[in-house]
Amino acid sequence: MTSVSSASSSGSDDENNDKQAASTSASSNPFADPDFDMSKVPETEDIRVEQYFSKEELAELSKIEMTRYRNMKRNYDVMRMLGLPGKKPYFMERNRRSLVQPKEPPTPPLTSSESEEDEEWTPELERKKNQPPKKPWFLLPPKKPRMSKPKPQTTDQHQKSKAKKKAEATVSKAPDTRESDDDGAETFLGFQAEEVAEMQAATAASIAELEKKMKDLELEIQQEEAAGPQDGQEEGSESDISTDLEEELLTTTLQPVKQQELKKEPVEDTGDTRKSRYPQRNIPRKNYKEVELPDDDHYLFCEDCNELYEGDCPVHGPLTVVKDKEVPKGEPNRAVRTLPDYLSVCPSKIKGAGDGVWLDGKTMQKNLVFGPYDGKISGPEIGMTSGYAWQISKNDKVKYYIDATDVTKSSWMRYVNCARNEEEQNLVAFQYYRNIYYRTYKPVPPGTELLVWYGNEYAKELGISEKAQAKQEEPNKQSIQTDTGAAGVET
Ligand SMILES: C[S@@+](CC[C@H](N)C(=O)[O-])C[C@H]1O[C@@H](n2cnc3c(N)ncnc32)[C@H](O)[C@@H]1O
Repeated sequence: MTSVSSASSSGSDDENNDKQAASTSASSNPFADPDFDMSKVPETEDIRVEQYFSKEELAELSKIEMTRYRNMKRNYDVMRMLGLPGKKPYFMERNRRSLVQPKEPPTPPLTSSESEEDEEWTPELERKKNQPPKKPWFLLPPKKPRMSKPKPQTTDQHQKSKAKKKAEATVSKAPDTRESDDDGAETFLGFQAEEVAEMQAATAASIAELEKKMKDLELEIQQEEAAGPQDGQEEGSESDISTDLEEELLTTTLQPVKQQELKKEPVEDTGDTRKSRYPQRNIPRKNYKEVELPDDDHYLFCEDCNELYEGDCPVHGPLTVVKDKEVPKGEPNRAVRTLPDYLSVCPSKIKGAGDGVWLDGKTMQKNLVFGPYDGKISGPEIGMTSGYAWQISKNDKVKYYIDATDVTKSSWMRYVNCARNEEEQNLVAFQYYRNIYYRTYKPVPPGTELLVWYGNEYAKELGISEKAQAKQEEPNKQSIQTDTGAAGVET
């Protein structure tokens, strides 16, 4: 404001020109009026602001704050007198919020991740959900992990197993550790963006660590294989793999992080995706040392790119891993107690299938990863007959099985049943660094049973129709054409 007065009192040629120009436009711009009378503006201490505050607010205001508010009002009044647009100070707004903190803390605002989660419910998404899938069954892998089919049971065994499952199912409903909002609405997992970023970094770090560990373990397995079966050991039997190694394999996993509804910001595409994109076999090379082919199961499928990548997708970033509840091995009913939030074990919707895993709470987004499938490393005798074992393969050969028969040593994933058709399947299984993971490949609404594809052989065993199987196989063929030679990644 002082600049207005000083401009009016100056006498240089330039200033006089300015003054003239200001005079001609004074009607449209009073700020340029050199005759504006500052004496009309009251001094700060004469400005009244009390009327804008409640009694409670006035009681809390310090002298300095009052002066600040007076100054703000004074500046605003002057701007108005000059006919200039000025933003009304917030405290002068009629329907503003109280500046005094209420005694009861207000309901915390939704975190960004929860807001994103709410997106699941928009009509737009609902509409999208009801549209036929754009890429039906592309999820099936070129080579896929297989759940080993169960051996036929005697009536006695069947009854025993039924009773056992019933007992386990009862326990599953016991502890409920879910989070709940103040208003009673359940949140899936409310993480802030920074936390999510941290968790992603942790996942990336553990993948690197995992890669290294798996290389060592591979070497060890190769050495064992080269040495042949030891005294008293049958090739392919459970004792085939040393206890130490077994322990290590079971603990060598992606370090899962508990997170959800991660909005993946696309990173800048440097056009360098071929570095990690499959298959690298197409890259011309002069000799075999130039390109070292990584292991079969070091690839992850990115649904958004519809591509396999060695490790994380360079465009869409790491997959989101949902952590199991931590329960020590050997604890009774460990399997059901490892259920992550919002999942429970209840009778399956599939007649005669026993129990299954259900989602309650809120919609789960696609691309959430569960696992690894926990269990005992077994040879074919157990692996091929238990009904709870996934095959772990390398270069097309079954190396061993992860058997989840024992509920004290396995995780909740043992309860996931086999889908009977495309519509009801919501998980795909994939092998990654000798472990089996399940991934949601479409949003899963609450009140849905989680269902995965076990593989054709097992499905046949379960009486799943040829037609459903054929449907499942179609994209597999496509995959084979596009990803020649890829192995063991998605199912
Ligand atoms: C890995 S277990 C799944 C959990 C099992 N439902 C339970 O209660 O323990 C595999 C077994 O579940 C049953 N099952 C899974 N999917 C099925 C399906 N689509 N139809 C019939 N039975 C199924 C079969 O008995 C199969 O051997």
